[in-house]
Amino acid sequence: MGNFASVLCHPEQLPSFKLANVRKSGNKDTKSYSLFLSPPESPFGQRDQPSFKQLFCISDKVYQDEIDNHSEKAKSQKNIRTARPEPIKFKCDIVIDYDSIISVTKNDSAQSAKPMKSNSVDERDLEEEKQTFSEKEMKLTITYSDFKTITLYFEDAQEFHKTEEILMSINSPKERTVAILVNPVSGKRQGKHHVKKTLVPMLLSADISYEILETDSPTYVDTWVEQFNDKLFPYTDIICVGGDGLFFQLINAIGRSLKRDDLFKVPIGILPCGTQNAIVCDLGGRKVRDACINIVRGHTIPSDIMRINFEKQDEPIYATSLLWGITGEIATKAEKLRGLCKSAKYAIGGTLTFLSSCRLKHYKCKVEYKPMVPLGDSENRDEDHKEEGHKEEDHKEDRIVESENHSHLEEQRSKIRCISESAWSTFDLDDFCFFGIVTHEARNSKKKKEVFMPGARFDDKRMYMGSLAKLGKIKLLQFLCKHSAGNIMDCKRFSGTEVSEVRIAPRNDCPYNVDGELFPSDKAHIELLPSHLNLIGKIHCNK
Ligand SMILES: Nc1ncnc2c1ncn2[C@@H]1O[C@H](COP(=O)(O)OP(=O)(O)OP(=O)(O)O)[C@@H](O)[C@H]1O
Repeated sequence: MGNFASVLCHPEQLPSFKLANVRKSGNKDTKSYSLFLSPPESPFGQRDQPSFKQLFCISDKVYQDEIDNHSEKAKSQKNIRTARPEPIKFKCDIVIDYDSIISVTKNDSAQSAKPMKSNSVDERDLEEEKQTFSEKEMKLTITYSDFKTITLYFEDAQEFHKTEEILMSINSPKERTVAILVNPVSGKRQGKHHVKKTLVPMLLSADISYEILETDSPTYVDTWVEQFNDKLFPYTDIICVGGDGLFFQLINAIGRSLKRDDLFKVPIGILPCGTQNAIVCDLGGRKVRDACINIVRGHTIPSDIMRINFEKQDEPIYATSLLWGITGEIATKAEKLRGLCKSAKYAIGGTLTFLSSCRLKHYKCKVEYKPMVPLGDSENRDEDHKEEGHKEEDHKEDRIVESENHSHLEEQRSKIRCISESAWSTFDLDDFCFFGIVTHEARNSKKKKEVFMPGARFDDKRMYMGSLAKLGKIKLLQFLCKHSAGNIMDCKRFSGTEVSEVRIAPRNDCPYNVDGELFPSDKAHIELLPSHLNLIGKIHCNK
C-alpha cells in the first residue's frame, strides 16, 4: 500500500469518479476521505477480471481545498478559451493497490479470520466507532499480500454497496478446498518452501482450506487422478507446484482418465518452481508472490489447449505448445544434461546444437493447416472452400460435443462451426529452422521479453503457428538476438499464422518438444480445444 501518491483528474470527470466517503480504521480524529476509482473510464463490476488497478483515498480537506482552488482559478481565467479545463492534481493519502490485495471482508467476523498481524484498532477505538457508526456492517477490511490490513468505514449505504461490489469481486468466488500438488524435485527444489512460506499463509488469511500432496514418484500424478475414477472429486481447485512438466502431466492424466474428463473444468493454478515456467508466466504468475495472490483470489480464465494425435500413439496428448525442428534437437540435448545442470540445460543444449556441425541442419516437413476465419467472413467464403470444409464433418461434430459443458455454449458452437468450415491450406514452406504451435504467448520465464508469439492469449479461442524458414548460423544468431529483445516479429523469415487445426508430416527424423516433453518424430494432427481448461490467473499482465 503506497501512501501519498498523486492522481490527475479532469474536473468534469469528478462526479462519476468519486466512489464514496470513507473513514480509515483507528483514526481517533475521525479524519475522513473521499474514495476514488481510477482510471475514470474503467468499466467495473465484471466478476472475473475487474479492470481497475487502484483506488485512491484523498483526504476530504485536501479534496475540497483543491476543488475550491480550481474553481477560483477557473473564475479568474473565464475569458481565456481553453480546449479542456486544466486537470486538478490531488495528493492521495492512501492508494489501494488492486494487485496486492488477497482478500476483502466485511462485518466483524472478517477480523477474526486473520491469523496474522493486522492494524486492528484497540478497544477504545472500537467503542468510539460504535458511537459514530450505527450501521456496524458498513465497513470493508482489505488484506494485502504482506498481511497488513486497512479497514474503511462508510456512512452512506449506497456508497458502501457500490464499493463493496467492486472490492468484493477481488475475493475468491466460493468455498474452496484446494489440492496442492508439490513436485519436490522440480527446478531448484524450492516448491515446499514456497508453499509453506508464501502460499499457505495467504490461503489461511483468505480462509481457504487446502491439502498438500507431495508427488513421491514420477507416476504419482497419474495414480492420483486415476483414483477418482470411482469416487467423488473432493477438491474445488488443483494447484501444481512445479514447472510446465507437472502441469502437462496433470492435464494428460485427466485426459487419459476416461471417466473423469469433467476434471478438465476444475480450476488449475500453477506456482512456478520448475526449470521452465512458461505457462504460468502468461497467467500473470511469473513471480511466486503474484502466482500466490492469483491462486488465493481464484479467478479463472477459460483457456484454450490443443489435442495432439500422433499417428503411432494410441492416446491423444493435451498441451499448450508444440515445437519441431532445431528446438526439438535442443530439447533432446538438454534432456541428456538433466542430471548435470538442470537450470542451464536448455542454454547448454542450444550451444551444443549450434556448435555440433559447421552447417545448421534443415528440417523438412509438410505442414497443412486450417486458418482461423473471422465470424463475418464465413458468409462470403467461396463455394470451393465450403466443399472442402464438408469433408471434415466428422471433426466438426467431435469438437461440438467437446464444448458441450461450457457456459457460453451457443457462442462457442457458432465459433466452432465457423472454424470448422475453413479449408485446409498447405504451408508454403517445407524447409524450416523450426516451427511451433502455441495457445499462449509462450514467454521465457527467465527472460521476460523473450516471447514466442506476442499477443497470443489463453482465452482467445485460437492457436498460433510461428515458423522460421531455414537459415544459416549468422542469420540464426541475429534472429535469436531479436527474439531475446522481444522483437521476434521483426525477423523477415519468421511468420505467424492463426490456426484452428494443423497436420504435420515430418520428412526429417526430429523429435517434437511438447510443453518441454520430448516425443519421437511422427505424423501429427493438432486440434484446438477452445476454452477447454479453467486456468487460475489473469490475462494481460506483461510482467
Ligand atoms: N517425486 C518425484 N521424483 C522424480 N520425478 C518426479 C517426482 N514428482 C514428479 N516428477 C517428475 O517431474 C516432472 C515434472 O517436473 P517439473 O516440470 O515440475 O519440474 P522441472 O524442474 O521444470 O522439470 P524438468 O526437469 O522436466 O525440466 C514430471 O515429468 C514428473 O514425472
